Amino acid sequence: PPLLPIALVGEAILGQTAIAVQHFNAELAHLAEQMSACMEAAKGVGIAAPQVHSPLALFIMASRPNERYPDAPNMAPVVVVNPQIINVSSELVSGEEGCLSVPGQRFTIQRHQAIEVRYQNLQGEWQQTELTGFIARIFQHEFDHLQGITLLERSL
Ligand SMILES: O=C(CSC(=O)[C@H](Cc1ccccc1)CC(F)(F)F)c1ccccc1
Ligand SMILES: [Zn+2]
Repeated sequence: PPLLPIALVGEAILGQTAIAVQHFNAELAHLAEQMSACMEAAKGVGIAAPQVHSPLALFIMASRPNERYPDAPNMAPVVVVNPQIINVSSELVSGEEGCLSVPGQRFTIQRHQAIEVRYQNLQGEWQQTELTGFIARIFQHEFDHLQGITLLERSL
């Protein structure tokens, strides 16, 4: 099956607040699968539903060592639904980020070093956990997408 087209910065969907997911059904699981395929094909470490023109509060985050973050953990893709950021560390760290919606560009972005988050999985079960470092960075990047915020608004 073809990959979903990726919205580019400037498209309206990327500036909108995402809609809470209500129905944890096969359709949602299928969307998550398609998003994962897009992320893998683009060699990304995350992707948010608005980036594939879906207005839902859903993203995928993964992690693997890469030239910018050689000590990043290897993490299987995690589907994050209806995320909340409950607490943030006062410590901020600057780091390089890219975005599939801003192809070929890199930005230096400040993020919280650690965050406490809560989200649902594809079965609707609530998870709560603390994230740090590169994974916390990815979560904050994708969470921004669900608030209609892209790197261009955050770039130092
Ligand atoms: O794999 C990428 C490509 S950009 C990427 O994966 C975005 C996620 C991301 C990359 C780097 C930091 C935070 C989030 C994907 C997006 F735009 F859909 F969210 C990468 C870029 C810079 C540093 C490490 C990795
Ligand atoms: Zn992005």
